[in-house]
Amino acid sequence: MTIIDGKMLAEKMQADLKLKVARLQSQGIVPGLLVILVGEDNASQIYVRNKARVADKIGIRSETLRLAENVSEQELLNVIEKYNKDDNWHGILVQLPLPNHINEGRILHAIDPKKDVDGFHSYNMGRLMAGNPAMVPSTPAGIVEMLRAYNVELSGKRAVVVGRSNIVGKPMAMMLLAENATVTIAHSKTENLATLTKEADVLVVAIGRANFVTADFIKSGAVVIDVGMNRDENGKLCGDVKFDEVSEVASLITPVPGGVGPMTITMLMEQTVEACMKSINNMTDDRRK
Ligand SMILES: Nc1nc(=O)c2c([nH]1)NC[C@@H]1CN(c3ccc(C(=O)N[C@@H](CCC(=O)O)C(=O)O)cc3)C=[N+]21
Ligand SMILES: [Mg+2]
Repeated sequence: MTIIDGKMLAEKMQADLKLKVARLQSQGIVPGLLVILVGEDNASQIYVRNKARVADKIGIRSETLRLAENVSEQELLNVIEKYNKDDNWHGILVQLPLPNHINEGRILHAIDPKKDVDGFHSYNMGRLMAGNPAMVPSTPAGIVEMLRAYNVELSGKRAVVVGRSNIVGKPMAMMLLAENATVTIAHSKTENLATLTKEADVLVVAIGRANFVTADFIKSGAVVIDVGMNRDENGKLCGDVKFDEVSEVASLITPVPGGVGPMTITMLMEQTVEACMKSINNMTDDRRK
C-alpha cells in the first residue's frame, strides 16, 4: 500500500505556480484573489487563513473581506458586483457555508463566471458537463491531479463516487467520466452501499461522516480518495475513511490531513493564475479589434 502524498504534490505544484507568477510579475502583472468571508465560523476562518498563506507563498495578491454574520443578501450582492468590475481582482471566492438567511445559489450566480475560481457558477458547471471545462471545482480537480501523478489508470475502470454535492460529488463524476472511467454516484439513499463500493477500482468518498468507510467497503487493491474533513470524538481531524483498516486493503490511499485538502487550495491558486492570464489575453484581443 502506498499513501498518496497530497501535501508534497501540492508543494511541487505551488513551486511551479510561483515561477509562473514571477514571470507575470516581471511584466507588471500580479494575480489577485479576493476571498469573501461572512460570519465567524471557526472552520471557515482556518480554511480562509490557509488560502491566504498559500496565495502569499506563490506571489498571488490576496485579500479577505470579512462581512458580519447578519449582512443582508443585497449588501453581499453589491460587494460582489463591485469586485466583478474591478480588473485588479482576477478571482473572487465566497467562502461556504453562508448564513441561512442568504440564498447561496443567488450569491454564487452573481460572481462573474470568468472570476469564479471555485467553478460553482452554473455556467462553469455546464461547461464541465458539456465536456468543455472552463473554471472547475478545485477539490475534484485536485483529485484528478493526484490520480495522474500516481499513474492511476482510469480508462475502462469502475469508479464510485460517494456523495452528490455540487462542489465535490457531481463534478468529480463528470471529471472521472471524461477520463473514460465507468462512473457510479452513490449517496445517503443508496441501498447496499458497501456492496456497490466493493466493486470500485477507484473510490472517492465525500459524505462528511467521520470514519464511516471501513475495510469491508473496499475491493482489494482499490484506490481510495478521502475528501472528508471531520473531527473525531477526541476532536482530532479525520476523514470519512477509517484509514488504519482501509489502508490494509487498498493499493493507494489519501490521508487526512495531508491528502485532498492541500491539493484543493493549490488548484484554487492555479485557477486564479489562469483567470489572470486569460484576462490579459482578452485585453490584448480587445486592443487588436
Ligand atoms: N467557496 C468555497 N471554496 C472552497 O474550496 C471551500 C469552501 N468554500 N468551504 C469549505 C471547503 C473546505 N475546503 C478545504 C480546503 C482545504 C483544506 C485543507 O487544507 N485541509 C488540510 C488540513 C487543515 C487543518 O489542519 O484543519 C489537510 O487536509 O491537510 C480543508 C478544507 C475548501 N472549501
Ligand atoms: Mg477538501
